[in-house]
Amino acid sequence: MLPNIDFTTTKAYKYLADHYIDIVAENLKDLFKTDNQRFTKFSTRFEDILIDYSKNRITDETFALLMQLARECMLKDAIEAMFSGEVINATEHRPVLHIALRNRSNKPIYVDGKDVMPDVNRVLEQMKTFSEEIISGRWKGFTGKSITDVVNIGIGGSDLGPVMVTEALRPYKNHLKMHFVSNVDGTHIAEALKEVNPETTLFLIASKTFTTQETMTNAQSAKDWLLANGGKQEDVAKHFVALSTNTAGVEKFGIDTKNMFEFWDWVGGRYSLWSAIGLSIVLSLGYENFVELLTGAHAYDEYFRTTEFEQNPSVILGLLGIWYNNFFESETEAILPYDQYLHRFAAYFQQGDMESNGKHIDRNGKAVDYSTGPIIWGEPGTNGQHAFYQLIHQGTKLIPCDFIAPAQSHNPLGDHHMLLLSNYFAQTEALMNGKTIDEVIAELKAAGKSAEEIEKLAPFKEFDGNRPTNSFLLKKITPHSLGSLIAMYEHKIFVQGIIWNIYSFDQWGVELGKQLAQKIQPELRAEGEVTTHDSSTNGLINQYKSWR
Ligand SMILES: O=P(O)(O)OC[C@H]1O[C@](O)(CO)[C@@H](O)[C@@H]1O
Repeated sequence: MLPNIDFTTTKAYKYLADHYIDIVAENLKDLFKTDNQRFTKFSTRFEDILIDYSKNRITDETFALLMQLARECMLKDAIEAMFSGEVINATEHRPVLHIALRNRSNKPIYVDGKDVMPDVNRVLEQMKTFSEEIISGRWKGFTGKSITDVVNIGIGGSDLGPVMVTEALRPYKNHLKMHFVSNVDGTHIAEALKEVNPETTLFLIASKTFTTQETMTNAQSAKDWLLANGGKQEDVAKHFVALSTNTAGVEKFGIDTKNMFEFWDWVGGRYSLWSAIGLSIVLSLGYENFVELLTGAHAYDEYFRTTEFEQNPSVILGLLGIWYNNFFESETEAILPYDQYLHRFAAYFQQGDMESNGKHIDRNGKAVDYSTGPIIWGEPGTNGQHAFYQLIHQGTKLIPCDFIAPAQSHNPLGDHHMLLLSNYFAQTEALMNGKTIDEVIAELKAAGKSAEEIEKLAPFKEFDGNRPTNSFLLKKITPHSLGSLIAMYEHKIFVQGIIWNIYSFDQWGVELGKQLAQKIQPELRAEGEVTTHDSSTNGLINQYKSWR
């Protein structure tokens, strides 16, 4: 059982609310001036990942109160409940065990009295054998040629994780060309099919439920394409495999279940890259690298489970997020990787975070009267700098930002990495320090501007600063360190869900739109005017029908 505590009724919350009034008047810059131990105190490490959270609007007192909040909300018990396989996804009656998928210790983890590890290891072995067949070229398509291209068809968690990881770890990839199709927009599959040859293409149909409309529609189109381009029904087995929990659904679609890679309902979609859904990762990077990814995540899981809150990155990051979300009333958080290979990292955690904690009903089934999950967004630096950083630096909103960078580049080309990292360091410094009006005036004077020009221009060039950031500095992005980093963020989301007293592992909010789309489909198929909706929806549908 998860604890069930309204965090706004805790002592720590009340102290934090009072303390906020003092802190809001404090300037980060001054906090650094008065404490030369600030970096040492407010930074932590996990293996080769340094997490510097000293540029946050906190003092020793804030930190202590946030830790007290976690204790009053019984976070430790909640962590144990997850790791020991309790049914913490109560609305779907499921345990939450993505940690079992990467449990390299192999210590038993029980669901309904049965150790899940033998099944986890069996599927990993199946993925290993299969990937070796494909990568080595021994697996042949319907004309006897080896596979050159892999198309993963999936959406949400069955797409975002595999895309993010295969992109992040491109330096480790082999000769196989990867394609990812998610959108039900026919353009997505049509464009992918233009790039591949039916004789040498393997389709992975990735769907936990094997009922998702987008995925099933794309999978059917891919199968039709194979059959229309020389393949026969009996060739489907050579070109289609399924990654799913739904054996009956896989059979019904026409994929032989010996070509099915199984996982289980205790794996949430947005936490599934560690499962059979990660087959595209295995095919792209090889099994050993996938195991390294799992190993990095597992090492972090153990650390998260056993480390005191004060040194625990996910606990600290989660609580800092709560500090901004619930006291400073920040609505968003930006994830800004200074690594081109991490260009889908923010998109991945958009689902990870917003599908997990975008809830307003608490664990008692009652509407909350406090703010929960933030809006997550971001793009790689330095592209973001030339797009939206203006608002982060000088806008009216407080946007806590995570800056992520590797010290070593996979492409040490001339000065590129040094230039990239100079920006990474400069941005958090600039966001913290800002630029005072006096500094602006001095600069303008030095540039020879007239007094009149200075008076006019100065306010626009002032930066308030005092804008909070976390810096993640990794030695290098490797399968191991990436695994740890992903796990760190996953557990941060978990910590926040516990404090907000919501269920982080269901996703009922995506259902309503799906249901209505199903209702609209026959109306779009039929001829004639639609009158069953509000005037806006009717108007839009009828315009569409007259234009199509
Ligand atoms: O893997 P499936 O079952 O096709 O689901 C895909 C995605 O759809 C959702 O259920 C809802 O968007 C996600 O949680 C999930 O990742």
